[in-house]
Amino acid sequence: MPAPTFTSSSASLGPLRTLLVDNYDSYTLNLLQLLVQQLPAGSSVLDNIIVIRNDQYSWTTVRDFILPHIDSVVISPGPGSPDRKDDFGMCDDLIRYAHMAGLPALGVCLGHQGIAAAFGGNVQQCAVPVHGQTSRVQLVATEQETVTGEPGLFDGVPNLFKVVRYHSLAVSDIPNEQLLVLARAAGTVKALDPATNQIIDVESREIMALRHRTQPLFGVQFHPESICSEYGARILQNFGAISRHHRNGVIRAKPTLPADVLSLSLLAQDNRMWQRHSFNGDDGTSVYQKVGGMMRLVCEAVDLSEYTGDDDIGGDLFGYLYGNDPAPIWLDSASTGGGMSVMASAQTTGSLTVRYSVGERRVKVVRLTSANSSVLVGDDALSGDETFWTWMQAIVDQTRISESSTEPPQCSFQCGWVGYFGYEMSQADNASDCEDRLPDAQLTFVDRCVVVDHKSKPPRAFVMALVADNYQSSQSWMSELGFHCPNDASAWISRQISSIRLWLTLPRPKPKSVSKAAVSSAVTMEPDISRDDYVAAIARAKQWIAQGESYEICLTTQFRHSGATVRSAREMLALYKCMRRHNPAPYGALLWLGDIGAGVASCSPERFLCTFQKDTRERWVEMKPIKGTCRRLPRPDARLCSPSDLEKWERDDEQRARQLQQDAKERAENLMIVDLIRHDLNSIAHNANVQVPQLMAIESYASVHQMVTTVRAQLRSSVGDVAALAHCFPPGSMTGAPKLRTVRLLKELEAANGKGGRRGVYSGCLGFFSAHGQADWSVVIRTAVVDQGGSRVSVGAGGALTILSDPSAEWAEVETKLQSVLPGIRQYCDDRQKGVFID
Ligand SMILES: C=C(O[C@@H]1C=C(C(=O)O)C=C[C@H]1O)C(=O)O
Ligand SMILES: NC(=O)CC[C@H](N)C(=O)O
Repeated sequence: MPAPTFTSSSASLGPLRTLLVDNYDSYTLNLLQLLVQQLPAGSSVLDNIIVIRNDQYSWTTVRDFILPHIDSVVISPGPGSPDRKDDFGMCDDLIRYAHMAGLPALGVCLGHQGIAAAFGGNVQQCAVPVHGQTSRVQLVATEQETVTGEPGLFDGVPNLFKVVRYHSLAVSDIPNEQLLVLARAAGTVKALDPATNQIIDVESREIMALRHRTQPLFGVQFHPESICSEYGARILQNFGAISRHHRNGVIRAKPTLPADVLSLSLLAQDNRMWQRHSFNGDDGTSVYQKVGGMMRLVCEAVDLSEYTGDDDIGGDLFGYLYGNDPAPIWLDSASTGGGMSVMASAQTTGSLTVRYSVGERRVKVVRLTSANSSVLVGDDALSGDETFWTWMQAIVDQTRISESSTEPPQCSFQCGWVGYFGYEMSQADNASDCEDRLPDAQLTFVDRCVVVDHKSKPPRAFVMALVADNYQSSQSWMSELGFHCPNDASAWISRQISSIRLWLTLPRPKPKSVSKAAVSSAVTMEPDISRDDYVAAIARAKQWIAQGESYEICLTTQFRHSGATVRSAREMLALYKCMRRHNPAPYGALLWLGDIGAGVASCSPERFLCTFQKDTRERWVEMKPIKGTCRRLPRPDARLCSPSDLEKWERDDEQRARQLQQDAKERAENLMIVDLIRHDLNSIAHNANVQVPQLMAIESYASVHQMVTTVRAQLRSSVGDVAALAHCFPPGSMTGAPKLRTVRLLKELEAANGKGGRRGVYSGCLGFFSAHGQADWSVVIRTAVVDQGGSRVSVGAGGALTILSDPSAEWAEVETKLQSVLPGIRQYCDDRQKGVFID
């Protein structure tokens, strides 16, 4: 085995060249973020750090082609066990090589366990698996005692510092002649007492860090890269100092990583793949010129201050303008969320809808022609490594606004693509039998719309349209998009403004108060996975967690009702109106596509991802994962109860919210997803600039309190809106962590009942790519999906499982989530039976 020669050299060797090995998706890029923080100012990630998967290249390629250029190795956490090649890939060879060559290596969690195993240490299931909990670390030896002159891994780190742990396995004993324990856990962690189903505190003394006695090989069982670990950056910095200390004696061919080695990095490969299919230049600048003219936005604002109705200005205006539209689109974020309502139709002359089903590798483009028919205008085959995501990015890039004829409106939607990506879009094939008729992804080009800006005072509406004069595109069907004559666009805007002005003057009847108790329908929804089977699946999931296969698993099922027929856009709107009345939510949405008799009515509280321009140069992305749910007590009717009853309700309700925020299990669930999302965002972040401005805040909705974290990142200039979404898809809050392994396990768990286990639109995302280059997408939860030609309504619900989960409490949580939409569906069924829809 070739090993580098050791001689002394005082030459300046430049920044450390680091190899980061990814054991599949387990927070790896958060380690990258810590490594990047140590690079000298001005040096780029892509030039100094290479990230490869543990099985991406053969061991001989890694050894002979990559390692001769590397100063320092970091081996990531991961699912599974270090003694299985499927889990650890070439990492065992790598550790042995590092030992022989004196190459500094740091193993984190699975990597740490692998170092112990390589020297004959014992790795086994620990008594108490710990996931997403903080624990104290006691430093038990100083490295200086063993290797003179070498900086210490814990230099500057105080004893009993706090770290986050995600593990079920632990190093139980080590060969003392080779390895040395540096740290152990101290204090207690939470565990579920199986006898009582109560969460109890138990002592934890597992080995938390070790090193090789003579070579610079280190392992940490905890996760220095977690957002809630203390001194993570310091530990990585110390490891950097150790690596530099050892590098001083080694002569390398060149101080920088050669281009052909850098090109092997996962990040470089991903960049190239997107660039190959994009319409952007290598430096991220637009090269739209090559396809001719772009879209031009025409927009006019209408003052709505004269509105005299109740405070549902969005609902009122939508009903008036689009209540009879055959293909309505309504993004209803009036309350919170984006603070705007987008109102449009999928059936205009400049609108087309693209549809994609996984496995087909063809994109169908249709024009809706009547209330229940459409014609195919494009059928595009994906080629090579092209995916629907890269295809869509290229289309979005070609339908951008290049100029506005008028002052651009202050709102995040300015026409563009609206639709959803279903959960199965993350999978290469979709083997499960597709019994619904909904495509896996569907996006409609909105060429004209009305946007109500609820945040402005007084409220305003923007009426806008896209003009595509002098427009050339790569696909013939694209020439149908938008208005082709500016006068037609202006005429449409004028007509729409006249309608709105007329609507403002209409006499408004007093809003009918609809008591929630009025719902009498006995509509029940049957779950695909019964309560008993769900509880059995939880037991199976917990076994996997105990074996180290996953840290958190978001198990879900679908509830179905086949009587709630929805046959038209009008009925779909009625269903959505019932749902929003009972459960108004920040990301309300309505889509109806009559040609396939399918629609989506969403009351989602969760933002998946939005992008925005911070200033002229910086684009940012924000995600707001929800983890942690508790039912609210029903609010007493103020007219029927005493003020003291109301005060008591307020106190109790607040108390529940506080309990949620302090609950160790819920916090752990939230933290695991936050760390996962930071990892996702690190794949698209500019210089690993990922931030968590708000951790575990409580947001309260009609029926539930939720715990929400905000994660933001500055986007690399070459990353488009579709690419950003694709890199973070499916939403981590709907999978659990680590994402890839857990998605695989979920497929097995959710398909176990023979019903295919397809999640469909549920668990995916719904939102828009605006033509001016912003995006906003919600997670599809608390949503009714109408399929099978309008004859079935499905609602998915689920929740995150951890080792601390109590099965009956988990099922209760599923029912709580279902309850946020069921009353609305019942109301709809009632109303439909009576033949009256209340507006
Ligand atoms: C799975 C659902 O919700 C997800 C799971 C949550 C949780 O485990 O607390 C909260 C919000 C969602 O991310 C659902 O609503 O069906
Ligand atoms: N986070 C990790 O790397 C986990 C390692 C191993 N799968 C365990 O559960 O112990």
